[in-house]
Amino acid sequence: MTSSAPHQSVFLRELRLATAHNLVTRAGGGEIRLPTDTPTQYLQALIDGLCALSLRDPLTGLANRRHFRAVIEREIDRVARSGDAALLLMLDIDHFKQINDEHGHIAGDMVLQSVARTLTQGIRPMDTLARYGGEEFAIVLPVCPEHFGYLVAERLRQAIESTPIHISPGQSLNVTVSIGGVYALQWIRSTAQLWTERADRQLYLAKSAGRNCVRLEAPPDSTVSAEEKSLLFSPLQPVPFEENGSENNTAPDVNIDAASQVVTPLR
Ligand SMILES: Nc1nc2c(ncn2[C@@H]2O[C@H](COP(=O)(O)OP(=O)(O)OP(=O)(O)O)[C@@H](O)[C@H]2O)c(=O)[nH]1
Repeated sequence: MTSSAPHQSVFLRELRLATAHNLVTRAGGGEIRLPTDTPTQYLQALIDGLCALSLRDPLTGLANRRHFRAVIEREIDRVARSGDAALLLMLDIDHFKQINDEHGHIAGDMVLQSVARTLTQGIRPMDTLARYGGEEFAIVLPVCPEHFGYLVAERLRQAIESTPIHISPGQSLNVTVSIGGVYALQWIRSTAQLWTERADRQLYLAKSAGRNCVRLEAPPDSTVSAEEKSLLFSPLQPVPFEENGSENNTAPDVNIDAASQVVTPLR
């Protein structure tokens, strides 16, 4: 979202510890108490609170984009080592601009909060849900067997579609989402950018197909034999040179289906 808020300067000399204290203690809507037994204990709790806040989207309380990025980078690393199936879903509320235009920005914010709640209820504690952009959400689902991917995405789509959102006394709305998803490439160390770009492509296809639907890329064919896996995980050996100077390259051929993926042997 492009913000139209006027530029505000921060006057460092006017910032007080009380500003940080109020931010942390009122973050969840209620009042959180910080320990005041010793100054060190108080400051540590305050810093912990600020760190936690820096990872969250203030409107929905979900992980923010920066935190999500770190989560998927860790997940890519894990998948490259374990070969587990991990799914990335990108979800976008359909015709959200129309909701803002017809019912106002505050109602739009209530829709975002309600969608966040519904999605939170539909995933496992081990999954990470983030507000990825204005009206876009993202979920990473570690250890999600391939036959579950579509079921999970479809269940989330239906949950959103069937949950009425109360925006004022006596007035509620129903919204829909389009969902795109892709599995991480197993045994291959890819990048967060490539993974999200592939998911975004599927989301675009879901929007183009008429919205309120799920598009999942077929799981990538990154079959690696047992022998190749052992080579991927063994320490790198120096490549011997033959008498005639040519390299005796014994590296395995790894079958990679997706374009422009980089295969790096894992130490
Ligand atoms: N209320 C509210 N609106 C937001 C926020 N962030 C982004 N938006 C609005 O989200 C809308 C996104 O509109 P578009 O990108 O045109 O998408 P859309 O109308 O959902 O259309 P499709 O995605 O094609 O179905 C814009 O009107 C933004 O102003 C927010 O935090 N609160």
